[in-house]
Amino acid sequence: MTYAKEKEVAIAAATAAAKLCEQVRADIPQAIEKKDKSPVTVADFGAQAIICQALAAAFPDDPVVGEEDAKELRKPEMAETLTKVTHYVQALSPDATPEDVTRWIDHGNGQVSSRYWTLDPIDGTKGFLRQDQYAVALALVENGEVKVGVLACPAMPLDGGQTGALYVAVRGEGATMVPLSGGEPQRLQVVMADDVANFRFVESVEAAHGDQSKQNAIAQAVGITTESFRVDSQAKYGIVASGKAALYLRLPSPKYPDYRENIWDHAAGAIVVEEAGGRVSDMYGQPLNFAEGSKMMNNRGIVVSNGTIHDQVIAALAEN
Ligand SMILES: Nc1ncnc2c1ncn2[C@@H]1O[C@H](COP(=O)(O)O)[C@@H](OP(=O)(O)O)[C@H]1O
Ligand SMILES: [Mg+2]
Ligand SMILES: [Mg+2]
Ligand SMILES: [Mg+2]
Repeated sequence: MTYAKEKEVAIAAATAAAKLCEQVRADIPQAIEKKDKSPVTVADFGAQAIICQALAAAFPDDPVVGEEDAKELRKPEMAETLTKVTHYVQALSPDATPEDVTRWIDHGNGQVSSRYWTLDPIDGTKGFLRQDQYAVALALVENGEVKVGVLACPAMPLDGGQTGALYVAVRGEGATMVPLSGGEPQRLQVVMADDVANFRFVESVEAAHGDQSKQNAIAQAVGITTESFRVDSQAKYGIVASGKAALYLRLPSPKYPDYRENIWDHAAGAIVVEEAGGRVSDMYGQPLNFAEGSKMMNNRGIVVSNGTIHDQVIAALAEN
């Protein structure tokens, strides 16, 4: 098996980070506003610290391109917040000091290179704050191709009543889902065209993260007549990979026409769907570019599908 160590380390780190997030969530998290006005919580910082610590120990030469950094957290007025983050990190890593925590977080300030990890410690922070879906997303990229992806979705309801899913994919080896609480990995397969009940589409809960009216029009144009299923975070990729939806559309919001997608918002999810038999591209059918930088400057919009309807979706987008 290729990437066996990468897979093992990524699973252990994402699972530990998911535990930290669930601990914070149980304590009613508060949002801190970032410079771009988006929210961040002690769980985003704590999860990035835990995962970067694990990656730095196992793969010291690999850069990590993570969403968060510790610049604000190091400011004296943030001391109380840093103490809280350290407290949650210590539940998993008892000897951690505040200095360790900020250093581990800043290990995630790496650059895209020929081999790097990309990390979203909490994708869907707004969902996390609403007690809805969120994901811990970690991926290994080599020469612009995602090779390993791990998505922990602690709030995902599973068939059988449990909660919490871990989606794992290695390039060429398929995708699996294992309950976060443990169990047998189940192989993932995207939905077939005759599975009418699951032939739905997913989109963001946050209207500002897409173009819901156009997303609905395109879904209708390819024959999806049921209402959209709104879910936060890369949990949407897990849902498509599990065959519980045929399509995930994320079209540029008319409010933010210059927005470019971040690599950490898509890398882990994309390999999970592709290895489950699906397809991922931008709205023009172009592959997502994970080789240039943290923002995908040459891609616009995201189309994720079960594969069979992909060309039809791209054609509908070209016409609308
Ligand atoms: N105008 C915009 N268009 C698309 N995505 C946006 C956006 N503004 C923020 N985002 C991204 O949307 C992600 C959440 O996705 P979703 O809407 O699918 O839950 C955020 O990740 P974080 O929550 O990690 O910050 C953020 O990176
Ligand atoms: Mg964010
Ligand atoms: Mg994100
Ligand atoms: Mg995030």
